[in-house]
Amino acid sequence: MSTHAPAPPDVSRAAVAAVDLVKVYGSGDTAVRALDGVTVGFDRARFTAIMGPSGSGKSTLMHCLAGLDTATSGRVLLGGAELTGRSDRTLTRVRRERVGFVFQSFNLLPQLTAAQNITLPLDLAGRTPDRDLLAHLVGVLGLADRLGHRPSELSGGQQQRVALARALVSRPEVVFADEPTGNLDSHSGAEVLSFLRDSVRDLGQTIVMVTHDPVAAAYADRAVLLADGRIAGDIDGPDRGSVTEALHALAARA
Ligand SMILES: Nc1ncnc2c1ncn2[C@@H]1O[C@H](COP(=O)(O)OP(=O)(O)OP(=O)(O)O)[C@@H](O)[C@H]1O
Repeated sequence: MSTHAPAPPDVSRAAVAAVDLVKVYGSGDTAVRALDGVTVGFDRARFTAIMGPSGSGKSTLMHCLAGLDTATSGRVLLGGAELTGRSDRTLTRVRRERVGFVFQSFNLLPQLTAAQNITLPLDLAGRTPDRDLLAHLVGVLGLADRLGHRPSELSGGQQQRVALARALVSRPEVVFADEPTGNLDSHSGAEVLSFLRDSVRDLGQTIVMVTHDPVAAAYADRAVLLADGRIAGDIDGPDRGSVTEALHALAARA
């Protein structure tokens, strides 16, 4: 049996990676170390779930990886390029042009139609949508007869499918999904997760999803487990069946 520590991830080749990432909220007695030296890489064209108990740092890690928040120390690399230390303006451009987001609460603009919501990030960036990809996404997501509707005229599942089309239509380097099924019934949730999994297979999309739900994580290729702001496990490929067990063990320790 080898006694060597596992090899560090090849973060320079990853779609997105963190190196020794630390995030401290507040200061003095009330300081919270939400991330405590996280090094992890997320491979291209794979679907990875970030799991862990409440307060373990999942959202903080995702926000730092996506340029929504800045870390206290450590590095974030997107497509091998440093995100650390970039200006707010650059981070805004990165978020608009290089990553896609899917949130628990859909985050659609209420005054825009589904079609306008889908193309909004591209419109803001002055880019023209890839018509073939747009038609593919609208078809696969079953939105063809809903494109003229506003979010208030759509079900939760339909709203999240609009958000998925919006996230993928720009061919982002990474789609970040934060509890994307948290507000959905189990049927709509399964549709969303199947779509995410299929988009990895059919479009080569890279997906990083935060979830506390082992059922959702079972759709992913890999599950990274966080506890107390540290990587507490990394379950890949054939071992995925043990995600539930590992999460329960973590929850018992927390
Ligand atoms: N803006 C903030 N100010 C102070 N502390 C924060 C802030 N955001 C998060 N924290 C703290 O950082 C730690 C990690 O929070 P985070 O939201 O990343 O965890 P999580 O695993 O995503 O939790 P949950 O599953 O409940 O959403 C927690 O202790 C939390 O209270």
